[in-house]
Amino acid sequence: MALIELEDVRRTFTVRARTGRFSREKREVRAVDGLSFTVEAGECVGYIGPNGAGKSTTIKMLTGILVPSGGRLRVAGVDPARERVALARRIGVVFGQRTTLWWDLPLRDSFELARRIYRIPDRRYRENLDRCVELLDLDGLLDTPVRQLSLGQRMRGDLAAALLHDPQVLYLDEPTIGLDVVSKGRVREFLRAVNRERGTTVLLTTHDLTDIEQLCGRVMVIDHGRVVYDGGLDGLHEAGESERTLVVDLAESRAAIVVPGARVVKVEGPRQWLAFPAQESAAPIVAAVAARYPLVDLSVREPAIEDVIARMYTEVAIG
Ligand SMILES: Nc1ncnc2c1ncn2[C@@H]1O[C@H](COP(=O)(O)OP(=O)(O)OP(=O)(O)O)[C@@H](O)[C@H]1O
Repeated sequence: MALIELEDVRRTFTVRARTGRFSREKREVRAVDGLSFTVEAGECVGYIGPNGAGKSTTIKMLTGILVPSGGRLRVAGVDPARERVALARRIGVVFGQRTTLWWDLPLRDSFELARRIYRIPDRRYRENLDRCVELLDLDGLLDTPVRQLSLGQRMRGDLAAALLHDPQVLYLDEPTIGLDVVSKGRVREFLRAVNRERGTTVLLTTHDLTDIEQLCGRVMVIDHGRVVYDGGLDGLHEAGESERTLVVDLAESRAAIVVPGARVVKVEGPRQWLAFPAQESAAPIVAAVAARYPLVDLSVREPAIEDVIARMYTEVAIG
């Protein structure tokens, strides 16, 4: 069953741009430019793209904060902009850069407020709170005012608050931003458990690709308000025409060497870096280097997912 459905969704903004000292001109920005995709119940989908790609605008439309300029949009069976109250019961939202918790009150009070707003039945509330407290290690923090919590503790509190009413869909916007490695790991582990145990559908926006690698079976890359890639992480390498790197240590320093099937991308003393298509075998390139130049050592490096995506953005920008 599709829980999120977008069909040719558009959102434009009219901005007034300065064209001279006293003149301004109206300009139309297409923040989201014909998005169509569906997310099935239980999926955990990474929603990534460069700054200004249209990610926040999409999330705002999915939460009913912004009305689309065109197209059709459904979340958990409702039209977000028209049925915001019904939608609120079915979704949870966490913004890494903002908190929904009450700053001066103990963490427990924010949870209590969620219980009342969403009219969560007592038993369900207690079960959900207990599970969140256990998984997120919040036990000693419930009576601490939110302003005294560290960023990582606050984020864990925000995650619990977003899930107490059993939402079908969870939107996460940069949930690990600013966290240390241990806190990031804990947040990811929790999200994995929520997705697995409750079947909560997750849409995750992040600039930290480790979040995606560790959590998402599917990733959507958007740029200029359109989907430029939708599929598994493995497929990204092909789509991004990713390259592996052969690092060779020659017996002596020399200018960039010439080897068929590879190109030198960096030279540092006797060490040279040769890039070649990721799907090709390294063997003929190694053989060619060894036949032509005195070789001391070599290693092959796999492409980093960051590089693959960066390349994808650049190609879209140029194309
Ligand atoms: N309220 C607004 N008024 C005018 N233009 C806007 C408004 N909101 C967004 N935009 C423009 O729409 C485009 C998409 O912005 P959006 O915030 O959705 O990008 P994003 O992918 O979330 O970026 P980031 O990673 O920086 O958060 C940008 O060009 C942005 O300047």
